[in-house]
Amino acid sequence: MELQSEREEGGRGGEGGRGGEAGGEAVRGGEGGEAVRGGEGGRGGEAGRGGEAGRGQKSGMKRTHEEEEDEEVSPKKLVTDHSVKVASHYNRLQEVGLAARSRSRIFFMRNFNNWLKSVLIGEVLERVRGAGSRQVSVLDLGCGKGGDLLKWRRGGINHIVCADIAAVSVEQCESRYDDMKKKSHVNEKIFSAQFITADCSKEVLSEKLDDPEQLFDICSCQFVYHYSFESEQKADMMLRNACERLKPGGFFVGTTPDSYELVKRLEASDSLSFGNEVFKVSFQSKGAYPLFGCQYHFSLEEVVDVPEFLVYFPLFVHMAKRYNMRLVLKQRFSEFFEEKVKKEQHRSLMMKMMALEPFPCETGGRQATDSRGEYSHAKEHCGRAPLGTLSRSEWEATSIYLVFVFQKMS
Ligand SMILES: C[S@@+](CC[C@H](N)C(=O)[O-])C[C@H]1O[C@@H](n2cnc3c(N)ncnc32)[C@H](O)[C@@H]1O
Repeated sequence: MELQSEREEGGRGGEGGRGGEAGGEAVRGGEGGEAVRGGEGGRGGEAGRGGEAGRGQKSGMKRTHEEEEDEEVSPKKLVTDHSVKVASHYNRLQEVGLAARSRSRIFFMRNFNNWLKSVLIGEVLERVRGAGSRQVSVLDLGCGKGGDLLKWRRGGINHIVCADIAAVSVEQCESRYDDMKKKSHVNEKIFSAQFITADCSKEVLSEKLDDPEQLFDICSCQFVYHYSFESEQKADMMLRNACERLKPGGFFVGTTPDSYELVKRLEASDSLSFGNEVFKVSFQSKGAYPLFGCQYHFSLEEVVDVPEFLVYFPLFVHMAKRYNMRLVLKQRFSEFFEEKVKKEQHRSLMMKMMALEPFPCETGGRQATDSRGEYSHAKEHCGRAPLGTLSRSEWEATSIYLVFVFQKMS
C-alpha cells in the first residue's frame, strides 16, 4: 500500500502536541539523504535501553499485585480518580488553526509524531490486507479530536469506532468526520463511523457498539494507554476493550511513554523532575516505582498538562496474554525512525508532512537565534542535514515514547 501525505482540512486540529491531533500536514518538496536527530536526548535515550533504568525500575518495583489491589480499595485511593482530571483537561483543549500551529515551538515534533503514526498505521493496514481482510474495521481507542481520521481515510478502511473519555473531543471528532464526508469526492466511499464517549478504563465498550456482532481488524491506541495504568483494574479494562473484539490475527497498535526512559532520566536528575523548555516530567518521589499508580505529571508546550502513569512494559505484555495477544513489536521512537527512514516511501512521506525542520533553514528563523545549542547536533553534522532535523528540546521530548504492536493469536 502506498502511503500518502495528509493535508489539513480547514486548519483543524491542535490538541495533542504529541502528534495525534496535529493534523496539519503541509506539503513540501523532498530530497533524499540523511536526517540528523536532536542530539543528546536521543543518544542518552538509547544508552538506557534495557540497561540501568530497567534494573533500577525493576528493583524499585517491590510491591505485589495483592498489595496494589489492597491499596486500590482504600478510601484515599477511591477519591483520587484521575480519569476526571484527564477528561476535563482534554475537553478544555482548544482547536488551533494551522497558522498558530506552525508558529509553535513543537510544530516539527508534532509533524514527526504524526508521520510516525502514519507509518505505523500504513504498515499494519498492509499486514491486515496481506492476510486477506477486504472489509477493514478499526477501533480508535482514545481517539481525541480525530487527528487520525485522515490516516484511516487514506488507508481505505470500511468502518471505524472512535471512543474517548472526553465528550468535547468526541463531538469534535464526529464533526471532523462529517466535514470529511461532505468534502469527499462523489465517487469516494468514506468509511462508516460510530462515536462513543466512555471511560475506556472503566466501561465495557462492546456493550455500546451499534452492531453487537462487531469485530475489529485493528485497535489503535495512540498516546493513551498509559492513562489506564492508574490501577490494575483500569489497565485491564482498557486492554479488554482494546482486544476482546479483535479478530484472530488482528492487531493492537499504539504509542506510549517508555517507562525505562522516564525512570532513567529521573534517576539522572538532581531533582524530582526533568525536561526542557518544551516539556517537563515531574514525579512525586524516586527510587521505588509501583507497578500501578506510579504517577508523574507531564506538561508539554501549551498543549498537555496532565497526570500520567508509568507503564511497566513487561507487565503490559504479561497482562495482554490474558486476551490471547502476543507482542510483535516494541520499538522506541528513535529506533522506529531509524529503521523506517531507510525506506524511500517513508522518507518522501516525511518530507511531505514536514516531519523534520529544514537545516540549515534558508530564512534563519529559530536556528539563526539559537543561543542555547538547540541545533548544535545538526551543525556538527557537516553543517547540513539533507532530510532535516528536530531541535534538541523537541527530540528530548519525542524520544521518551515507544511504539508497540500486539497480534491476537488464533
Ligand atoms: C494525547 S491524546 C491522544 C489522542 C489521539 N489518540 C491522538 O493520537 O491524536 C490522549 C487521549 O486519551 C484520552 N483518554 C485518556 N484516558 C482515557 C480513558 N480512560 N478512556 C478513553 N479515553 C481516554 C484523552 O481524552 C485524550 O483524547
